[in-house]
Amino acid sequence: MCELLSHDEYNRIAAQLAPKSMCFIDGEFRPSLSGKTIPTTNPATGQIIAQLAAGNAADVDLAVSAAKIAFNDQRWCSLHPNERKHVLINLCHLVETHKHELAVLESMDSGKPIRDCELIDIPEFIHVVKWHAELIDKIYDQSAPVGPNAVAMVVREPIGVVAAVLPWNFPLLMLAWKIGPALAAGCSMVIKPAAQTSLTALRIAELALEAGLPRGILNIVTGTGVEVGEPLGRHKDVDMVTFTGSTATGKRFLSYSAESNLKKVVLECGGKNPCIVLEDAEHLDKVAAFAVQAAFWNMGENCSAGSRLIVHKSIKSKLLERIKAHACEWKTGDPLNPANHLGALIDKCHFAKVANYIQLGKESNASLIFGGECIDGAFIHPTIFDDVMPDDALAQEEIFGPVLSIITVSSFDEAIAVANNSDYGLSASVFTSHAKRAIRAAQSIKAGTVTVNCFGEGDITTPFGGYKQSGFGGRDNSIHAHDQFTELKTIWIDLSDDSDDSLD
Ligand SMILES: NC(=O)C1=CN([C@@H]2O[C@H](COP(=O)(O)OP(=O)(O)OC[C@H]3O[C@@H](n4cnc5c(N)ncnc54)[C@H](O)[C@@H]3O)[C@@H](O)[C@H]2O)C=CC1
Ligand code: BAL
Repeated sequence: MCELLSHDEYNRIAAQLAPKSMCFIDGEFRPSLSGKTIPTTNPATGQIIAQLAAGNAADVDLAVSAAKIAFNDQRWCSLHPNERKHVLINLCHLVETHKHELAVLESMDSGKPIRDCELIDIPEFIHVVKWHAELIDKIYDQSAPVGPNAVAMVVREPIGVVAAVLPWNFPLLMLAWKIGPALAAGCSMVIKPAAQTSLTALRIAELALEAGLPRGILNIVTGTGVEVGEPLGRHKDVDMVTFTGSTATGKRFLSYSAESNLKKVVLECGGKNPCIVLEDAEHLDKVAAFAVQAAFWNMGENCSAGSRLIVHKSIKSKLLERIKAHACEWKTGDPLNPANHLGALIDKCHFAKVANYIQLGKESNASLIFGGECIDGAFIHPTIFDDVMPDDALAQEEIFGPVLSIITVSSFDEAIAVANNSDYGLSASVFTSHAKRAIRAAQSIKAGTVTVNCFGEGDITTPFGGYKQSGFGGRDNSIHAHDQFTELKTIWIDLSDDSDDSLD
């Protein structure tokens, strides 16, 4: 378990950072071909941290070409599985060695609280990449039951050049969710980090080269969605896109694919996730702690945030008192202060979006019962609205901020109906002391993950992804993630007596 340093020590590390900010292509940092840059700022202070290379279609061409050459000459996928495993494990050791530097960089670039970067994002990055690395020499292919006159092998082959288009809310962790299984499968990659949060991905690419990853296997093109994301989505030499971000942008990748080379597209998109508390829920204080974590962790900038609390009327007031007590403990402020649980929202534009929802709630029939303060264009305190109606914007739209909407229900069936009244279906939680109701609820809720008497996303062993408009085409995490990045091939060998005996 990582120990937190002091606020002063984090400030000292921050002052010494000199982040790399150019594209990383074919093992080298390079300015964008146009020479243009875009600033990346610290959302907590507004200060510019670095000038990022503003990549465009020409840089994408260069990176995809490097990735394609590296894939075709098999410099990575043909290495012995044990060797590939060791390279990825070396990377994990290097991340461990540089964990404080990476945590500070992540916090400054994204506004995330340093305590989460140190205690969650970095250890999880290591855990995820290590898990997939360990899989490399433990996964077997299959043979089909085709009888004595043939052998039919069903083998996985790496899909080829993978473009990973990443969000800004978990820059390191989403990078791990994509590079862990894709590199384990033997693919080469072009990563497009979110323009707001590219710095840790660039540092990881540098560390990966040091760890022994051959050049050209992991390339990074920085820049905007339109200038870099779209050319990647439309590129004829990209075999697959794996995307995490908004549903609206996810849909664009389906069009890009249809209009180019029918590349495989896997989307992990938005959510408006219900947290149901039935009247028989026990240990309400624990339930409240989970509800607060679900709604406010990572400033609510989380696709699986439990942003709709659907609570039975008979226990609502008791539960809300406890929720408010827990929410008081979630301090908001300087992300580099390890005492704070909420840092800054990602940027001024997103801050304005969340602040608008809070204003909308204040002007609606809902009741603001906690928080509501929006400070300095950066910080928003945990905010709770009671008396929200299931069809209100607060209950339907992904706010992606620390805003919890309470919806009151009178029965189990009503709770399930409200939970399913959404275009999204990423995750859900149910709190009840009855096993039968827990299972019925888990079966009835249309979501990729349902947790019972807790909040979470499962772990690396369980698939993560959404139903409805929360996802498409595959799952992150678990062995299913590995499958995303492979093609299945059938190799059929005739063994019948009258067959050509050239195999003898
Ligand atoms: N599911 C999730 O984890 C996330 C959901 N969101 C949601 O999306 C909302 C908007 O945030 P954005 O940063 O605008 O998300 P976004 O979905 O637009 O951005 C995600 C990635 O897609 C890229 N991108 C953007 N436009 C593109 C385009 N036209 N073609 C190709 N690539 C493109 C971005 O540069 C970024 O790397 C948030 O308020 C939140 O509701 C945002 C980030 C993560
Ligand atoms: N919570 C992991 C996925 C995401 O929020 O983007």
